[in-house]
Amino acid sequence: QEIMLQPRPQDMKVIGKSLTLPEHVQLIGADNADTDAVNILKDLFAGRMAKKGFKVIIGEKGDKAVKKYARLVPQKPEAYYLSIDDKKLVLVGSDERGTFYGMQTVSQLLKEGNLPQINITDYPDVRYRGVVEGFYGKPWSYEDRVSQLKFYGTNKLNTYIYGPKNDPFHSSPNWRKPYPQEEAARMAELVKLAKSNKVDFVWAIHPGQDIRWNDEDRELLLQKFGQMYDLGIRSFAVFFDDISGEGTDPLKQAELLNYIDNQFVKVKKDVTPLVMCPTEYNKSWANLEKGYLRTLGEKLNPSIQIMWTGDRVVADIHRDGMDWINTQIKRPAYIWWNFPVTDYVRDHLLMGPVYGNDTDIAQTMSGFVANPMEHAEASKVAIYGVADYTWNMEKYDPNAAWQGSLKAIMPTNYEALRVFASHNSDLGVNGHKYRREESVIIKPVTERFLTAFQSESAYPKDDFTTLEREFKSIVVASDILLRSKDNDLLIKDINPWIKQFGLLGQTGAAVMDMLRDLETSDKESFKLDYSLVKELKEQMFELDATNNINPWQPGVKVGSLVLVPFVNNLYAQATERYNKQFGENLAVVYDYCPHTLLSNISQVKSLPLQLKEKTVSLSPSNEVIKADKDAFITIQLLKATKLRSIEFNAGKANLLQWGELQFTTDGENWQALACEQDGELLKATMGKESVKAVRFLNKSGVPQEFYLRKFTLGL
Ligand SMILES: C=CCNC1=N[C@@H]2[C@@H](O)[C@H](O)[C@@H](CO)O[C@@H]2S1
Repeated sequence: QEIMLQPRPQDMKVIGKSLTLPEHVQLIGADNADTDAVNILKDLFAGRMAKKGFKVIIGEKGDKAVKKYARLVPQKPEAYYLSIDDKKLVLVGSDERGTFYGMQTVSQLLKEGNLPQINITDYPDVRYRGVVEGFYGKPWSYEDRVSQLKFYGTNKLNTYIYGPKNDPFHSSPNWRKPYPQEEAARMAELVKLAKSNKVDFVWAIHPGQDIRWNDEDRELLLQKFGQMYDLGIRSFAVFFDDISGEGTDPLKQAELLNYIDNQFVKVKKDVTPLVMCPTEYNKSWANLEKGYLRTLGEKLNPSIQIMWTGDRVVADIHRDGMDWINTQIKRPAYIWWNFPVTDYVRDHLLMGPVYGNDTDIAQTMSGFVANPMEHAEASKVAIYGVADYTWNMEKYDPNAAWQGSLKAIMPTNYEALRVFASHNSDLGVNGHKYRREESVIIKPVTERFLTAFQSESAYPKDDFTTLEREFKSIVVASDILLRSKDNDLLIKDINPWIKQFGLLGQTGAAVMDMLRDLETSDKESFKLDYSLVKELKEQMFELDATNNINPWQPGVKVGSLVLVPFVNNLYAQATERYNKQFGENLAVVYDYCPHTLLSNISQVKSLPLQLKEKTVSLSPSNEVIKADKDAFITIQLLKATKLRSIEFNAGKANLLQWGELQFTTDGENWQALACEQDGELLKATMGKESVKAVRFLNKSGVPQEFYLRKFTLGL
């Protein structure tokens, strides 16, 4: 059968039938070849080493043992030539990584317990490939990172950038301080593990929010890099993203980076090229008149890599966008792809395929790293896809990679994970307007079924069966996953979502039963099934309200693009049908947020409103909000309501100097709200009027920058 390798090799030819593993293996060249590769080799052929036998010839170009094969290895970094026939296995790397990667391929080939006869010539399309732990929220644990680094070695990813926004020693103000002893020791262990998996551990610093452009801070930064170097770090990055104020000056940034490059990177000699993250890190924020990007492009030493998220903060990467940025910065951009990161949609999991990026742009970028979820194991689905995409871009197949990733992280309960992941891939309404496909197979069935049901025409019987089966398979998948031993870290981490998913399956199945009761005019059963659905929806609401609590997007959402709306609509319409058919009046429940967000700030206008038991909130944002003069953010209620509380937090203590909280009872006339401020939080003192809308207004007459930490109305 066809041999599937991850990532897909550039060129592979089967040259004979598979062989049984040779009894005796004779190693040739092992003492000069890459040590990590030889260690894997010795494990694979443990107990079969002998003076004479099936020859295994291994080495890097230039090693005597592989001299006669050297010309077969591509002249590219990390390339290898692998040939297996009935006499010998030959593995030649263009460098140590190449040999190591070739050995990863051998290890996959041997998984079936026999030895295929093949010729493989292979190399990566993109130079720097991997992950940037660059999200807001709970940083990954030590165990998470150990598992990640091994995963990168297996999947031929060579870069891990350490930059968790909430690590106080990475960002302001403690970027100037050394790590405490214990943390430093753990970091050093991770660096060692990265090295043995051929992964560059890039330590990033995020000084921009409070850096002073003076010698003292410059020396403190170099000192910190020196401390990290002493822990074994040999790759460094400087992030200037999501900051405001003095730190955003491109000339100062370039001077500092060139200084680090000349006084540290070039001096140490064994440090990889410096990476930086600009303040204008996507095209929608580029201010060409100010010339921020042009300044960096002109001033930064050519070897310094500049990161880029694409046309917007969260966006797929396309050829025209790459050509545009590369012209601005006078070098190939280093892509920071904001997927599967969920720090702006924390109630969702993104476990669908990696797709949407052009596949003819490998030569336009120097690197491509994915910014993952705080859920490390669940992020492996996307990371696996990125490994395949960046190694062999032209031949990348999103669905094949997606299925491969699920098998890799849960080999036994693959099918249950596939059901779960297929319905947990979209992120819901969000400020970046970035969406993903979800429930792709069943989506057309739900639409066709709902249309038929609404038009009172008989719905197709096999659609009914398809839907009923889907809901049952969801219940089964959830139960299997909860008990699975395949990947404890994963199941523990996404446990609330798996439980919620099971409830969704039960709810859907019960709604289908309601339809069957209508068909058979079984009033009593209908009322039972109706109550069951009501109860299950309350359980889902409660699980959502009591898990994954956080100040940004609290809760546990599953199947939010297709299945949840379908179940809710069908439930409501079946109840309406029942009431009409039997002259009853069971409550008809539609779930959606009846209130409206209005704003003239592009970064805000698409944010979702969060409706909870007693509050309606605007989903907070991580980045710096740029508000022109007369900018406003309004929460407009369905109908005028007496409010319990009004809270607003813009991350700025001087808020009332330029902004104002106002309310209206009629949607026309606005009046200022009396507020008290403790720290950065504004609290309005409540009057007795019924409020139709509340808005925050920039009335300073000049643009302002702030954070959107909280905007909540107590109902
Ligand atoms: C090229 C630099 C990108 N820097 C970024 N910093 C932020 C990241 O820390 C967030 O995780 C991400 C998603 O919310 O948005 C921007 S992307």
